[in-house]
This record gives sequence, C-alpha cells and structure tokens, in this order.
Amino acid sequence: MSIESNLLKKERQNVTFSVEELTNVWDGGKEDTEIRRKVVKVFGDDPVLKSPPICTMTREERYTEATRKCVYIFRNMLQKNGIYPGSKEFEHFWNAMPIEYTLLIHMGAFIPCIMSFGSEEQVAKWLPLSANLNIICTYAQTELGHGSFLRGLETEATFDRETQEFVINCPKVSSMKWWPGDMGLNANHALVMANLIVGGKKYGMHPFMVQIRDLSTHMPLPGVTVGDIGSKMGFEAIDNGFLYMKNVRIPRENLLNKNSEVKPDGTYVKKASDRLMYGSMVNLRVNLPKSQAIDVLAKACTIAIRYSAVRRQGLLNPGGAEVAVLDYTLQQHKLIPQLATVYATKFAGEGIIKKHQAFLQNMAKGNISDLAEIHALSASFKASVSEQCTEGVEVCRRACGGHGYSQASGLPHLLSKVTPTCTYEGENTVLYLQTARYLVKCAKEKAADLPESILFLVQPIQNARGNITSLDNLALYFKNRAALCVQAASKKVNQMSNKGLAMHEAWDKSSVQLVHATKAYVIQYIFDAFASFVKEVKCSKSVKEILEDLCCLYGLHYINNCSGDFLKLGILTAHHCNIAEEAEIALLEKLRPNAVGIVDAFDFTDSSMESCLGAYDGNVYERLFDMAKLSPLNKEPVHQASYKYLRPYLLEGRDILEGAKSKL
Ligand SMILES: CCCCCCCCCCCCCCCCCCCCCC(=O)SCCNC(=O)CCNC(=O)[C@H](O)C(C)(C)COP(=O)(O)OP(=O)(O)OC[C@H]1O[C@@H](n2cnc3c(N)ncnc32)[C@H](O)[C@@H]1OP(=O)(O)O
Ligand SMILES: Cc1cc2nc3c(=O)[nH]c(=O)nc-3n(C[C@H](O)[C@H](O)[C@H](O)COP(=O)(O)OP(=O)(O)OC[C@H]3O[C@@H](n4cnc5c(N)ncnc54)[C@H](O)[C@@H]3O)c2cc1C
Repeated sequence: MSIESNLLKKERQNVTFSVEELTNVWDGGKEDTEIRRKVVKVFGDDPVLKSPPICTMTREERYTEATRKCVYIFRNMLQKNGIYPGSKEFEHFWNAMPIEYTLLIHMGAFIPCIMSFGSEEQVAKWLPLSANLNIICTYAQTELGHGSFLRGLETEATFDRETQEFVINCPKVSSMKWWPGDMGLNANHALVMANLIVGGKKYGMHPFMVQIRDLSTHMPLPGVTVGDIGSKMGFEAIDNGFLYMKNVRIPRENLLNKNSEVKPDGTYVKKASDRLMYGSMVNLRVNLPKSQAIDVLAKACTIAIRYSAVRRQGLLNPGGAEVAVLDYTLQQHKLIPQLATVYATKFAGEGIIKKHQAFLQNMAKGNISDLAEIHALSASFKASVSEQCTEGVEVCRRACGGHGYSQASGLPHLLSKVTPTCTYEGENTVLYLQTARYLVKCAKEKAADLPESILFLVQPIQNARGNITSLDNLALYFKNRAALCVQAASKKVNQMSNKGLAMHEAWDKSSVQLVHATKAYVIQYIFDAFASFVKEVKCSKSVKEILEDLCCLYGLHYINNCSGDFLKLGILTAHHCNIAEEAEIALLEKLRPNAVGIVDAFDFTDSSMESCLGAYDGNVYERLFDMAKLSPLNKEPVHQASYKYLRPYLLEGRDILEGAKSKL
C-alpha cells in the first residue's frame, strides 16, 4: 500500500460518525441506498459499458462511445434489469450513468415535453417510438439569433389549408435552430418551437413535431440542413446542432395540441393558458439541478478533499513534518463550505421537486393556481444552484493546485459539465429577473393572498434572540435580509417610475437591485429548507451533529462573504459579524477530521469520477503516472512532429555538441 493510501486510511479511522448512516440520509433512506447500490453495480459490472478514460479520447470518439453506451442502456440494460420509469431503481439511474452520455435531450427534455404538450393520441403515437429509440427527437427551441427572449423567435409554421399542412420556415440565417442537444447527428425528428401563423395572423410560439432525417437512410430530408455546431466548452460528447428549415411540410396533426389546436378550416382553438407552453422549462429547471449541478459539486468535493488529505505541502510547525494541505485553515475555508452547499441545495431541491409534483397533480385536475409560485421558485433556484455549484467546482479545482488543471484529475470535465447550467434552460440573469417580477408583485399583496413560502415578505421584521449563530437566528437573518432587499428594490422601481420613467425603463434601471433581492430571496429559501430538514431528520446524534454543523456553516459562510449587506440593512452589527467570522473558523476546525468521511458518504464509485486525485484509495501519484502513459501523445517513443519539424535543428545541435566535445 502506498504512503498516500495509508494517509486516507488514517483519516477514515478518525471519523466520528457512521459514514453508512450519512449515506442513508443522503440517499433518502436505507432502502434507497440499497437500491442505488444495486443499480450502480449492475452498470459498473457490465463489460459493454467500459470505455477508455475520456481524457484519452478525441471528441469524435467520445460522441461515438457515449452514443453506443446510451443505446445499449436504453434498449437492453434497463428492461433486462427491471429499471422502469416510475420505479425506485429509475430514480437512482443518474448515479449509475456512464460519465458521458448522449440522448440527454431526447430522454430528459423531449419525452417530458411530448407528455405535457401532446394530446392523448399524440402521446400514444410518439411516446413508445421515442422510448424505444425508434425515433430520436430533439427539443429545438433556441435559434442562432435568440435564446432568452422567446417572443423574438423567428421560425414560422404557416398553416396551408389546401393541403392541411404546416409549412416550417426559418426566414433568415439568424432564425435557424442552434444549440439543441442530440440534434446535430442523432435526431431524426425535432420538436420545433415555432410561431404559428394561420390566415396571416400570428399566434405565438407553439410546439411542432418535424421529421428532419429519412427513416431508412438517416439523410437530411429535402429543405433540411442539419449538423453539429462544433466543439464547445462542455457537453463534448453531445451533438448540439444547427437546423435550417426551408419550406418543410408537416401534417396538421403534428402541432402538439393538448393546449391549443388548429381545426381543418383554420380555426384556432386555445384550450389552456399560454403559460403552460413554458411548462416544459419549469419541469427541467426543477429537475436538472440535482444531476447536472449538485452531484457535480459533490464529486468535485470528493476529489478535492481526498486529494487535500493526502497532498503534503509545507510545514505548519517549524521543524515538524510536512502537513496535509487540508490541515491549513485556508484550505478548509475553501473546501468545507462547498460540502455545506452540496447538502443545502440537495435538500432544498428535494422540497421543490415535491412542490412541483403537487403542482402537476393539481394541474391534471385543471388547477394551475400555484404556477406563478413554482415558476418563480424553480427559476431562481436553478439560477442560484447553478451559480453556487459552478463557483464551488472551480474552487475545488484550484484548491488542487497544478494537478487540478490536468484532465486526469477529473475536475476540468466536471467544471465544463456544470458551467453551462448557468446558461441553458434559461440564462441565469433572465431567470432571476423573472422571479424578481413575482417578488415585486407579492410585496404589494395582502398576507392572506400569498403562499406560505413568501409570507415573510409582508410580515413585520423580527429580532433575533439568544445565540446569534443558532439555526433559527440564521434563518431569521436571511428572511429579514430578503424582505428588506425586495422592499428596497420595489421602492426603487416605484421611485424611478414616479420620476416619469416608463415602467420598463424603471425596471431596467432597478435591475441590479432586483437581481440582488432575488438572490437574497432564494438563499433564504435554501437555508430555511435545509435547516428544516436538519431539524426533522431522524438519525443518530452524531450524524445529526454533522448535518447541523454543515447547515450552520452554510449560513455563516454566506453571511461572512456578504456581511456588508447585513450591516447596511441593520440586520447585524460589526460585533455580530466578528462573532460570525470566528464561529465559521471554529466550525471548519470541528468538521476537518470528518471531511473525508463526509465525502465518502456520497458513495461515488471511482469509475463515476474518472479522477486520479479522487479515487477511494488515495493512490494519487501512481494513478497520475499511469494515466499520463495512456496519453495518445505517448503512443510512440518519438512523435512524428518532432521528427518532421525539430529533427534538422536537433541534428545541428548534436553536431555542435559533439564537435565541441571532440575539441576538448
Ligand atoms: C441520457 C439520460 C436520460 C435520462 C432520462 C431521465 C429523465 C429525467 C430527469 C430530468 C433531468 C433532466 C436533466 C436534463 C438536463 C438538461 C440538459 C440541457 C438542456 C438544455 C435545454 C435548453 O436550454 S432548452 C431552451 C431553454 N430556453 C429558455 O429557458 C429560454 C428562457 N426564456 C424564457 O423562459 C422566456 O422567454 C422568459 C424569459 C420567461 C420571458 O418570456 P415572456 O417574454 O413571454 O414573458 P414575460 O416576462 O413577459 O412574462 C409573461 C408572464 O409569463 C410568466 N411566465 C414566464 N415564464 C413562465 C414559466 N416558465 N412558467 C410560468 N409562467 C411563466 C411570467 O411570470 C409573466 O407572468 P405575469 O404577467 O403574471 O407577471
Ligand atoms: C451546453 C448547452 C446546451 C443547450 N441545449 C439546448 C437545447 O437542447 N435546446 C435549446 O433550445 N437550447 C439549448 N441551449 C441554448 C440555451 O438555452 C440558451 O443559450 C440560453 O437560453 C441563453 O440564451 P442566449 O444564448 O440567447 O443568451 P442571451 O440572452 O443572448 O444572453 C447574453 C447576455 O445577455 C443578457 N440578457 C439577455 N436578456 C436580458 C434581459 N432581459 N435583461 C438583462 N440581461 C439580459 C444575459 O444575461 C447574458 O449576459 C443550450 C445551450 C448550451 C450552452
């Protein structure tokens, strides 16, 4: 066993709580842990799912491998192992997925869309085909010229009464669909969001099923220009594509018509609120943070903390032995709060998923009264979590020094996976502004008309009592700050408008404060949800203590990072801020001996991280060396480029050196 492995072993001996029990809490119960492990094992043991490490493959190889494995998983593995949508096994399916996959948009975005936009007959037609991969369909909304402002989308679907068809057109280059995943190479259909035009009248964005490739040859159909948009930051294995459509004709029945319909005579019938058109985005904003951001940060923490526990660098005591970098207070200050973020966002996110499920049940009965609340909550939550996790992964990566730059650490891949979450499914600023709109409205309402999650906005500010770092008091500071920030931002909008600015100008001039207030709102939501979870969770005293410490750390770290705000608003005094700072440092010291245990509790397999720095055994240096040997550049002892370009000068060098030697 290497020295490094021994070091991690010692760390594990010092852990003061049951790692297995924390794993159960993380998974949602003992039974869930068992199911997750079963699913992970089925995937892990399957030789068909083995691939070379991603850092040794080209983009084309990564796309090919990811597609090969995904097809195998969806066509063979899931049925064979009884992993069906709706089953507990399926819930843990993300944990077992290979490190890269394609068909994410087909499975994760298109299928939920067809279910929310399609009539019963349309679902019956398209769902089995797509679930069986008999068709591959992308979700084609964003265009080259527009992504955020959906009313600006230019693709048109014009009804032709004669032929009972819609004619799909991208009038300009800027109107072509650009970005959708799975669209470049794999998809033979696209769910195209286009402006409906009937009898010259525009009805806004609607969803259409458009076949884009031939079913036998997979060649693009007439009028369709489609391809991959090229290499980008993140999503390297995925064929994000472009789609330029010129007079592509589709049958009238291909307008997904659960919410609206065009009759054969051209009559437009609206069956439900226009806002439900945005429902697919709410669904993804609720569901993507866990697998695409929170788990990514959890992996980055696992890598950085294990590595920091074995990496020796410098001395803490003059004359003593070199210490693990995790023993430096500053390293703890970088990494341990990231663990707190993982826990806070995960448990807050579960609350939002439950809220969304309740909303969907009500919607099925025709009640969409909670739509505004769930939209506001999911938009700001997605924005905040993606930001926190992206920043957190980058902190973890830099905390690994030079090796954090190596693809072999696994960290650059995690960073490039998490950072697009700030942009896709709604650019974060745009989403914060959506929530701000809701908050400003709520701030004007009577308490009786508001949902519980937002009541604090209109209730009197309460003063904290007792220990200023108790979870109750921290929750109160966050609530008071959010309420005051929303009030201040609303006041600014009103002031600007009273000065004579049009409402949209007043809004733009106040947008810095509006986004700030929304961030304050969503952080209070996350903290409150995590604190409530910690209070209610049934577990041993030692595990509870870990969770309480993480929750307190989440609050304190946030407050200490923006203490100016709390001071400015009169929520905390300078004295309070000093106490908060010291309390955070004390918590770091307290959590330090358990840091490796806490990341072990995430229970990630080595193969799910592909990291030389983060493997369970801590054998970092040998793994780095082995991985370097696999680099395609090391295939031959001498690379062609050296022969081709450098050799003449090297030969000159040889002659000079040997000539000099013979003169000696
Ligand atoms: C292989 C594994 C498979 C596994 C399978 C297993 C399965 C499952 C598990 C699943 C895991 C998934 C993982 C997948 C990962 C995904 C990967 C990447 C996906 C990336 C996809 C994308 O990237 S896809 C494009 C997204 N592109 C946007 O996201 C545009 C943003 N842009 C807007 O969203 C609008 O443009 C914007 C700004 C609102 C203004 O829209 P606008 O101008 O029309 O609206 P206004 O602002 O005027 O608002 C007018 C009124 O509408 C209200 N309202 C607005 N939105 C509303 C809404 N959503 N719901 C309700 N109400 C809404 C608003 O609150 C106002 O209400 P009020 O009037 O009462 O105040
Ligand atoms: C990896 C990846 C995968 C994707 N997959 C898909 C997919 O499968 N399907 C699909 O349809 N799309 C997809 N997209 C596209 C994505 O949804 C859009 O890029 C996203 O919605 C942002 O829109 P945009 O690019 O137009 O940004 P823009 O809106 O042009 O943003 C540029 C800047 O303008 C600012 N801005 C914009 N509007 C406002 C405003 N009102 N007020 C203040 N500031 C503003 C933004 O904050 C940002 O700083 C994907 C994108 C990426 C990166």
